[in-house]
Formats: sequence, structure tokens, C-alpha cells
Amino acid sequence: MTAKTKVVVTGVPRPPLAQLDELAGFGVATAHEALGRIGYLGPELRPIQQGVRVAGSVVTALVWPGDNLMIHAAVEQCAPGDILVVAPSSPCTDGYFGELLATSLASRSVRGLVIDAGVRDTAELREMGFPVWSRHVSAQGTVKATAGAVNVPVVVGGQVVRPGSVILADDDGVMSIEAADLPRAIEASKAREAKEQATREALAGGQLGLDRYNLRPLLKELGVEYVPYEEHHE
Ligand SMILES: O=C([O-])CC(=O)C(=O)O
Ligand SMILES: [Mg+2]
Repeated sequence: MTAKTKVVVTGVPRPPLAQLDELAGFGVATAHEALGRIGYLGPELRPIQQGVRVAGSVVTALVWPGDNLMIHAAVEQCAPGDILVVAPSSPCTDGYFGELLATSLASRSVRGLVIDAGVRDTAELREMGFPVWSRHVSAQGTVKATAGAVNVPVVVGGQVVRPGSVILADDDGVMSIEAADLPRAIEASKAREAKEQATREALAGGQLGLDRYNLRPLLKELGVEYVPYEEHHE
């Protein structure tokens, strides 16, 4: 945690919406590879919906276990194109967030929620079409009693997520991108998409990965032998 724990930081600068929209054209797997495999928040942050991809500017809420007071404070700091990232100060599975808070965020054109804890009302959230990625789903509610922080750096899935940075999230999970890396993330993702398209066409045409990636010499070097079935007794 940072030195100042009871703080709401206002006026965080945000990347241009057009850049966020461009990033949203790429999958998390693509952008993650393109940036050199950094910033993935891990496989345990799962979407409650399927088939949704969002990119947005980060507003953070640092909350106490079982207490969603600072989520309410964070909602006020959210603007169109944002994604709210919530992290508890220590692990907690409680359902901090549901359809009422989502209604509030949707009214501010917030693009989604990423929470390193639990959510509830998941059927309603899916019905509303409000995108959520969470570590847990839990009916257990929270109180509103303890001061935390809004728009301070938080840690989610072992990654530091800063206010004003960028989140890209889809069915494969969530990744965090530093604001300064956003243009590079877009360009590198474009280049990777082009490369993958060429590979896709070659594979669809019957070329094998073994040949496309020149893996036969590697198999040989590793001592892998090709043996007819009749000669291979185990
Ligand atoms: O009210 C809460 O504390 C969380 C919730 O269920 C909602 O936002 O609908
Ligand atoms: Mg509720």
C-alpha cells in the first residue's frame, strides 16, 4: 500500500478514447504477446460473461476486506470510457459489487469492472450487459464503514495497476498496459495480427507448424526419432 491510504485522487489524466477503441480491436492474447508477455493479471480473473472485449482507462479503488465504501467513492471519479479496478488490501472473497453499483457505473458510460475479489447478482449483470471480470462470485455482501483509497496504484494478480493506465479484457482474461505503452501496444498488436493472418492462411492451406516454424531440425537435435508402430514395443 502507498503511504497515504485515506485519499481520493481526482483529475487523473486519461489516454485518448480513440486509442482505447483501437486497442479494443485486438484480443488480450494478441496484445499480451505483442508487448512481450507483460501485464497479464492471470488466469484466475474470469469474466462473468462471454464474447465481450473492452479497453478502458483505469480508475482504481483500494478497499478493505468486506467493505465496499471506497467503490462508492470511486464511482464519482469515473468518466465515459473508464474501467473500474477494485483491489482489497488483503484477500477477500465477498461480493463487493452487483447490479446496483453496475447501474451507477453504466449511467456514467463506464466500460466495465475488474475486481480482485467477489461479485454478486451475476445473472442481472449479464442481463444488463455490464462487463465484469472477477476472482470470485459470492452472495456474501459487504459493509460501508472503512476508509481506503481511490486512484492510487493497486496490485491485482501480482501486477501493479495505476490510475490512468489501460485495461484490455476479454474471454481470455485481463491485461494492464501502462499509458505510455499504449501506442506501442497498438502498433505491435497490428504487426502480430498481420503475421498471424499469414500463418493462418498457410495452415489452412495445409502447411504444418513443423515446417512453418522450422521445427524438424529442433526435434532431430533433441533426439526425437520416428519409429514405425510395429517396431515400437512398450
Ligand atoms: O449493494 C451492494 O453492496 C452490492 C450489490 O449487491 C449491488 O451493487 O447490487
Ligand atoms: Mg445487489
